[in-house]
This record gives sequence, structure tokens and C-alpha cells, in this order.
Amino acid sequence: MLTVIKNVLSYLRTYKLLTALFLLTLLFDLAFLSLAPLSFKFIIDKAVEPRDLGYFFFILKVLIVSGVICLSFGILSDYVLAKLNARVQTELRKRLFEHLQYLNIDFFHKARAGDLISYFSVDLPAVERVMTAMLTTGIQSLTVVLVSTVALFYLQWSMAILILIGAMVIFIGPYLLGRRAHAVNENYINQFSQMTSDIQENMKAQKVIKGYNLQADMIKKFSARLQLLSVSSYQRQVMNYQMERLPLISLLFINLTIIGLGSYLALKGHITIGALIAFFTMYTSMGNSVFNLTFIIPSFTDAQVSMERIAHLLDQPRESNGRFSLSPSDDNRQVDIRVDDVTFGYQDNQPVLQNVSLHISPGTKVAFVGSSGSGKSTLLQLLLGFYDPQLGQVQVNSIKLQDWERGAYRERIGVVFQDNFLFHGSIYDNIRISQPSATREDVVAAAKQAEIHDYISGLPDGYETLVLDEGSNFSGGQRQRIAIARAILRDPPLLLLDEATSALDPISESSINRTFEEIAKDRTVVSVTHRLSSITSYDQIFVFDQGKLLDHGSHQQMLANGGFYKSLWEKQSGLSLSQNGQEATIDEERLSRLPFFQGIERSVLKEISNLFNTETYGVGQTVIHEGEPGEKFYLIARGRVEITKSTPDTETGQVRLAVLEDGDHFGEIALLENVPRTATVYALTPCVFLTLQRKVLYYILSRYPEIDAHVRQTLKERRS
Ligand SMILES: Nc1ncnc2c1ncn2[C@@H]1O[C@H](COP(=O)(O)OP(=O)(O)OP(=O)(O)O)[C@@H](O)[C@H]1O
Repeated sequence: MLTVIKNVLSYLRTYKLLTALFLLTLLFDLAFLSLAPLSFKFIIDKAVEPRDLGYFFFILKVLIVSGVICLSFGILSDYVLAKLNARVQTELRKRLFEHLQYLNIDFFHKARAGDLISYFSVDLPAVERVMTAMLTTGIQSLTVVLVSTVALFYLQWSMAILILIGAMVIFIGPYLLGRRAHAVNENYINQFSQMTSDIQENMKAQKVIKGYNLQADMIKKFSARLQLLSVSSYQRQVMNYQMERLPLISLLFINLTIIGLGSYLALKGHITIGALIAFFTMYTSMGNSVFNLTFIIPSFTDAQVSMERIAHLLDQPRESNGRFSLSPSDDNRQVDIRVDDVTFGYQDNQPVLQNVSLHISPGTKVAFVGSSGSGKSTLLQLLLGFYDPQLGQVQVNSIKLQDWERGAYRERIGVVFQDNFLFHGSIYDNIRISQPSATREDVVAAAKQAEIHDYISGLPDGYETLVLDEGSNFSGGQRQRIAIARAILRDPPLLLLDEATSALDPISESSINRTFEEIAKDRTVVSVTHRLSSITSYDQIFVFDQGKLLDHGSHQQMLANGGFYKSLWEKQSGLSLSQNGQEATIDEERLSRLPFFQGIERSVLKEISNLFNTETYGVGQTVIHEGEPGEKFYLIARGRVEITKSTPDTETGQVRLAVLEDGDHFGEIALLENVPRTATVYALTPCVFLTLQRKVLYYILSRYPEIDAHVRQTLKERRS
């Protein structure tokens, strides 16, 4: 409890003047509440006993005047407390939000979004509640308890029926204020939930925000939101206090009535003075106040937990930040990157990149390729400064990345991810977010370059069309083009592309690749991709496998070198897609590289290649269900799938076996016999498959008994 009180006092320290004003107004309020019983002494001694009606009315006037004065101070104290609360809350919210903007990206991978939101929706309100409870009920009840403890020595109580009637009067005020209070509360809840949505959006957008160094903009926008929330919170609190105050006013009336009526009755000799005093002290009874105090104890418990959580969040490390904003030889458009013997893992002792060294010269186009999970995206994230290497270093323009002021470095970067975040707002704002100083013409020019201008212009609201639910009202390709326009508008010397086209259908993909070719001129481009055909013209290709850099060079050099790149290339070549992406074909050369078709005559392979069908699947669709009979073989012409198997050992009941992509195949046992599928296959991206039915294959092969036997034998061997 002491920690909570200490914390609340520390929050109030920033607002010394307001706090002092509040305490002063509260003092007047309390003075009346506590000292009112003393009036009986005067009434009894100076008015009732000597039966002096004139003096009685004088005391009554003094009581009414001081009552009104104290009531006014009480109302003033409500306003001051509401302001104080709104300020402290705004300050705490801002402090937490600012801190979140600069936390390591790792924090957001580990934390659950809902948990983060609850700092704002649960913890801060708990702090607010305890602050209010402390400054109102806490101080008041404590004072009354102290005073009434002394009074109890003298008093006894009666006239309970009048109290019951008074209690009914107490509810009339809140009833009358009900509708207005409801509206004010509704407005507050609306503002609050909008703020929660903004925060949730912000958390999801951390990559884009960090990539484009948007923290300051985000804080500014959030401050504007807080301003609105602060006003509605202030109104709500004033209303709540009034709702609480109304019964007090009623109580005051009852007090005055009792004092007046009781004294009058006593004056006339109808009741005893002792009964009158006992009745009055009912209102300030210790029991009541003790009840009030016990009522606020849970809020202390809640607040203690919440304050610890908030302190823990504020203790989380921020992104490291250096002091260099310009290198000595900087002309702002040249970005020279050296990765020097870098080892990195998300967890200690589990390196995802091992001893990687490479150089990216200014103005060149380079690609990171390799098998899934080989660390390509991780290296790109190191280049973005999202993580620091555990060993070795990344140097930009001969300066260690950690020594750069992160903002200054990221100002030079344009980044397009596979999934790009679109903020709630217009398309125009979504593009302009990367360059707030851009004019409308600049935005339109960027949209034209990203080949999305015509589409936007054709929408009824054009550039003002609202992006709903993170962009769900646009296709993957349109969202991607908006993100590309965003990157182009920034005109960055360094363009980072992380699987920027893999979520797209083939038509969108090839046209976006042309766009990239266009915008890549005059800048350094680093592209992570698994689609080799899109990077054959790049200056350098770096090939990764299991966290190690295997090879690098131009496409031609690496084909000549042979090795892993050549096998990746061969896996993907020989597969073609029609313009509309609906028809895939495979040539005999590629077929002959499938293990069970090796050594078969080209003419037969040509016939087999014509037997393949094309099947397309959308993201998340199941291609094969575990346990279902299998009669088809699949070859991925384009796309990425996940292979999972059911197991009782994991929470989800599934274990991931592999991720396969362009050129990979699965389900070959189905070509041998009709056995149940041993795993489930999901499409991770839009997929185009070439499929071959067992029955169709053997119908053709029945004409070539030798080949038929060879294929069956190879499949049998591969199965065992
Ligand atoms: N935030 C993370 N926390 C923990 N492990 C991660 C995280 N991101 C990636 N990994 C792991 O690091 C390894 C490399 O992942 P990375 O995404 O860099 O590979 P990649 O070559 O880009 O693969 P892909 O082409 O499938 O995206 C993988 O084993 C992956 O599971």
C-alpha cells in the first residue's frame, strides 16, 4: 500500500500547483463535513437551552452560508481532481507509448498485442482509480473516522426512519442526470476504443514505422488522439464526480433539515437534545467511513500489480542509438554496406547467421537467395538495424551500424516487405506517410511509377478512398503497389525488398518486377527473394544455406561455378506460366531432372509433360489433407507451401515438417500406389501447381513396358 501511495505522489509531483489547489479545496470541503457537528454545541447551548429563536436563526444562517461556501469548494475540488487525473493519465499514456516506439523489435515478437493493449486499457485505469480513491474517499474517510472516533464517546443514535427516507432522496439526483451521464460516458468509451485501435495498429506496423523512421510522426498523431481522449475523459470525470456529489448535496439537505427540524422539535420540547445529536452523527459515523475505506482497498491491490507491470515495461531496453548522423564522406545518396564476419541468433547459442561477410557497393543491385530458413530475411533485418549482431559488425559508409543515429540511417531507406502495413486513413495519407513534406504532385508521381495511379483515380473517392482493416478492401497486388509508391516517394538511396512479390499472383508479380527494375536505377537495392528468374540481371547474388554464405557472384558466374545456386536454378527453370497465370507447363528437360524420370527418352517425357494439369490455390487453402487417399503428384510451379503432420506432442496438434517453394515437389508416392497422405499441405502464398494423376501416367507408360517398370522400380526404391 505504501508503494502505491509513493507512486501516486510521484505522479503528482509534476503537477504541484494543481495538487496544492486540490488539497486546499478539499480542506474546505472537509472542514465543513468534520466541523458541522460542532454547530450543535452552539445551537444547544446558545439557542435551544435559552430558547433564543433569534440566535437559532443566526446559527442556521452561518451554517447555510458556510455550507454553500464549502459546497462550492467541493465542486471546485471535483474539477481540479478531474484535471489532475486527466493530466497524470495523459502523461503516463504518452510516456508508455513513446517508450514502445523505441523498443527493440524483438520485444514485439515476444509480447502479445493484447497484453500490450492492456497496459493502456487495464493498468492505467487501475492507477487512475486508486489515485481518485486515495484523494477522495481515502482522505475523507480517514479524516471522518478520526473525528467520529472522538465523537463516539459522547453520542448515541436514533430516528432511523428519517435516514431511510433520506436514502431514497439520495437517488433522485443521479436519476435526473442519467441521460447526460450516459452520453458523456459513451463518448469517452468511443474515444478510448479508438485509442486502443490506434495502438494495436501501431504495434502491428512496427516494421514499417521503424523502416521509415516514423516514430516521431506516430507520437504526434497519437498526441492528437490523446488530446481528444483527454477532453472526453475530463468531461466523464466531472460527470462522475457530479453523480457522486449529488447524493452528498441531498445528504447536506437532509443534514440541514435534521438540524433545523430536530432543533426546532427540541426547542419545542418534542425530542431530547441527546437524540438530536445522535441522529446527526449518523452521517459521520465511523462505521460508514470504515466501510468506505474497506471499499477502496481492492483498488490498491489492483494498482500495485499494474504499477509493477508499467515499471517493468518502462524497464525494457530501447533500440541502441549511436551519435553519427552523417559520415565524414557522406553525400547522402551513397550507401556502402559491409557485413563483417557477422554471427547472429534470435536466441543465445542458436545462430541463424554464422560468420557472414559481404560487401554491397553503392548503386549496385544485390540479392540474397537460398533455401527457406537459411537466414536471408534475418540478414536484411540486421541491415535495417532491427537487431544487433552477436559477433562481427555491419558497417554503413564505414561506420558501425550501432554507432549511427538509427533515425538518420533509416531516413535513407525505403523498404518493401512481403506484407506491408496500411494504416487506417486515406490512400493518399498511406503513401505520403514516408515523406510528410511531399506535395500532392509528388504523391501522384510516386503512384504512377508504382503503376497504381490509374486504379486509384478510378475509385469513386480517388486518393481519399479509406483503407479499411489494414487494407482488406484492396487486393494483395494493390496493397503492395501502394507500399511501393510509399517507398518511391521517399526516394531512398537504399531500397530493401523482402520477398516483396511472393504474395502476389504471377501477373502482378511480373509487372511489379518491371516496376522495381525501373525504380532501382541510381540506388542500392538489396532484394531477398526465392524466385531466381527475377534477379538474373543483378550485379551480385549472395547464396545462403543454413545461415552460411555459400557463394556469391553474378547469375552467369554462379551458374558457371555449379554448386548450390545452379541446383536452385535448375529446380526453378523449365517451368513456365501463361500470361494470366492460370496455365503452367513443364518441359522435358525439367522432367528428366525428376529422380523417377531420369534416363527416360525425351519423346516419352514430351508425352508425359502434356499430361500435367494446372491447379491454383489461394493463401491458407489446404492442398492435401493428411489421411486422404492420394492419387496425384504435385510440382510447385510458383508459390510456397507448408507441410505439417499431426502429433499429440504440440499445443496445436501439428508439427511443421518443411516449407517447399518454386520447383519443389511432393506426393510422389501417389504415383506408385493409392496410399493415404502422410502429411497435410497448406498454401502459404498464392500457388500454381502442376499435377500428374497416377492413372493417366500409367495409361501412357503402358505403351512402354520397360519405362513403366523403370519408373515403378525407382519409385519403390525412393519409398523405402
Ligand atoms: N523473430 C524470430 N524469432 C526467432 N526465430 C526466428 C525469428 N525470425 C526468424 N527466425 C528463425 O530464423 C531462421 C531464419 O529465418 P529467416 O526468416 O531469416 O530465413 P529466410 O531465409 O528468410 O527464410 P524464408 O525464405 O522462409 O523467409 C529460421 O529458422 C526462422 O525460424
